[in-house]
Amino acid sequence: MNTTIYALATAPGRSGVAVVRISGPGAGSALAALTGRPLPAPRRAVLTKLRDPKSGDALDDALVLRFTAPASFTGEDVVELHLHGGRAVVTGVIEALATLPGLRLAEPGEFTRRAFENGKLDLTEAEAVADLIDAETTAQRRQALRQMEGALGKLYDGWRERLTRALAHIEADIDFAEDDLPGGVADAVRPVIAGLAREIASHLDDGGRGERLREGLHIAIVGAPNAGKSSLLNALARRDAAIVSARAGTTRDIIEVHLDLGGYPVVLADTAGLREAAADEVEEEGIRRARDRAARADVKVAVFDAATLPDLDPATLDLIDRDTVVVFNKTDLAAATDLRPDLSPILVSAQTGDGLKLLEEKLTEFSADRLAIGSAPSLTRARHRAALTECRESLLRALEAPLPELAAEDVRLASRALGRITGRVDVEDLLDVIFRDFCIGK
Ligand SMILES: Nc1nc2c(ncn2[C@@H]2O[C@H](COP(=O)(O)OP(=O)(O)OP(=O)(O)O)[C@@H](O)[C@H]2O)c(=O)[nH]1
Ligand SMILES: [K+]
Ligand SMILES: [Mg+2]
Repeated sequence: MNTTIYALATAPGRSGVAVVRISGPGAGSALAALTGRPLPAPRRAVLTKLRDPKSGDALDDALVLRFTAPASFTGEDVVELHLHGGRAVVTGVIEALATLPGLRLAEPGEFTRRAFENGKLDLTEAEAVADLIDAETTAQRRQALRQMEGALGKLYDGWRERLTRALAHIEADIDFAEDDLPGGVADAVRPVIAGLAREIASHLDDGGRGERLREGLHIAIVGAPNAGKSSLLNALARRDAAIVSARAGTTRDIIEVHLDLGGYPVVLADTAGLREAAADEVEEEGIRRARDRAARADVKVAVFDAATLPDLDPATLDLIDRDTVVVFNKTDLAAATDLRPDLSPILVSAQTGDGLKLLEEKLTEFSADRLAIGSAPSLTRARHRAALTECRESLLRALEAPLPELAAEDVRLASRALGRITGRVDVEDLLDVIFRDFCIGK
């Protein structure tokens, strides 16, 4: 039998209300020990005094709520203690729980893990719980909610069902065929497998938008020294995140700020100015990192100093591609209108704020284009991508298999790969990795 676990479910620190969650067979008796009274009816909030069971010391006047197995988040008996969120109150209750036999502090993600183990959630839904807690923007919240409601799990389970049927077909062929077995997969099953392989391919070929939406779109600001990259970063972040100075070669390390652009999460990075003659090995390393970041970014903002027009820094020009927004900065110093229309530059002044709104709109447009999710549930994790890739490869092998027995084995492998995503098959080794990323109390 499972132990009974408890943890503070809300953020640590002072707060109006703090919730301590208890889950397991001993949840009810733990509540009784704290209140010294009979248990309240399930799903009815009751205001009651909590006392230290040993000393009788009053701990709090709390709103308590209990759920009985299996009708709870974890599928076990659950008690929630809604406490006044003072540190001494929370510590007192946690310490009192620690003295009760059979209870222990929960590990990170353990409540959600139990929900998974009790069949309340599949793995994609459990992962979505973590994503929802981490969601910082509207688009991230939408994606996490959709996944938590089971959209992704249903899609994968549906595919798995189709494979199970295909497999039954192939196995029937093997069992009932005369001695002269037909080579490979029977014609009736072939289109099913080929069709699914195609669907998986197009699901995989989404430009990684679901994964990016979880992580944030990476935008790198690049340009020559003193073009005003750090000034631009600060203006977009609305705070002094990066050092600005008139000295060329100020920025060396990558400075990152997180932005919410129209509901889309963005990681905006300031980088060292690009130039041949670095002042020292530190700047040289900075430039190497800048180039590396530019190469890995989803979108680049190439900044040019409007005062040096029509000459444009060649190293920066070199980096421009279809994922680049070109910016002419310092337009307060020099008008840059009508120059280089081929680059469709956005004219800004990081100093006066001119044109920044336009730049924000442009970047939001780029983000929406790369992150917006359609009505179909999107792939959100590298773990899912790896399993789907494996599934598809197995299906393609099945189509080529010279014998139905071999095809059956490949379809079985494909089905297992799908099952691992939702947690229907051999995931024991994966669980620690997945739930480790949760915080305690979730
Ligand atoms: N007039 C004017 N000056 C600006 C503008 N943007 C930046 N500057 C100035 O240009 C200088 C360089 O700005 P930074 O933001 O440090 O430039 P950077 O591109 O980050 O420079 P490095 O980190 O050295 O590559 C500073 O003196 C800024 O105050 C602008 O829009 N107008
Ligand atoms: K500078
Ligand atoms: Mg800088």
